[in-house]
Amino acid sequence: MAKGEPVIVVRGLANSFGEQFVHQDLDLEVRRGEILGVVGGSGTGKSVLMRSIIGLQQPVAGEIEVFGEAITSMTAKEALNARRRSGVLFQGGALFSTLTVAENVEVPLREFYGHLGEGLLDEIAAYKVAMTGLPPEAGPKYPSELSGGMRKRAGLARALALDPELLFLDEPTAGLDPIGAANFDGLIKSLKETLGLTVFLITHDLDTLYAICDRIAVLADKQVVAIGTIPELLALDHPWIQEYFNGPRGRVAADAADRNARAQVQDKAG
Ligand SMILES: Nc1ncnc2c1ncn2[C@@H]1O[C@H](COP(=O)(O)OP(=O)(O)OP(=O)(O)O)[C@@H](O)[C@H]1O
Repeated sequence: MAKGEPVIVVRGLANSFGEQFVHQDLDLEVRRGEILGVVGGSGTGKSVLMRSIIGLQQPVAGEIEVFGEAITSMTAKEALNARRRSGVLFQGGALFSTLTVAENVEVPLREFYGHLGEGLLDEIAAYKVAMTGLPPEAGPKYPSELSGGMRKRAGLARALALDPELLFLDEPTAGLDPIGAANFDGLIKSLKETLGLTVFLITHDLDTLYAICDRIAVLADKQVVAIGTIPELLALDHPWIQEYFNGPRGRVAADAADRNARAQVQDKAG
């Protein structure tokens, strides 16, 4: 698959819980090699959308293709293969509290590559831990012994365990201080570039959108009401989009992004 081709295609998706429809006739395409930011007010169905795409939520209507295969009609073998090609960082990290960081990273490794033997599994886990910027001492620690930012990195190490092509992140910077959040953004961007990842990133963090997202999908009224770059979204007169990007926080984030871009140009020139 070439860069820019769709890796995820969602058509006519509907999800409901009893009488309550969260999505209706929702369409979305995620292109290979992009970081797609997914935004929307609380309860607009961002996490449910992610869960549908990774096969944890059974839609009531619509089609979802991942890597060109319809997920609803996949054989068990195809579903396993698709799962191997995707990594997920759930809100809060969702680490197993009774396992160390290294053991958490080894959970998916054991499932798919259990035959590799203890020594090699430990080495791969240590490599994944290092990849996310954690010190080696973090490997034998339990999640409760880590800071919130370190737990996110540990969750990311587990999401990267199987060398995925597609990474799902649900509010990765929530609860981090601004410096920790900016560092995490930088980590995601550099991993995306080094590993050639496609990233589906749910966030409320405007700084993240400006700093690392190639395009942004906006969820409202049970659908993706707009998708595009920030300038493309700003040109639309959708009230939520205008309020979100042009409200006080949106403006602060835009100014900060502007200052960063100017500083980078000066750094390069100097
Ligand atoms: N398992 C479930 N059972 C019943 N309702 C659910 C379930 N999961 C989600 N919902 C409902 O679906 C809607 C969308 O939830 P979702 O978690 O996807 O929102 P979100 O956009 O990710 O919100 P937030 O930004 O607050 O995390 C909400 O009204 C929620 O209550």
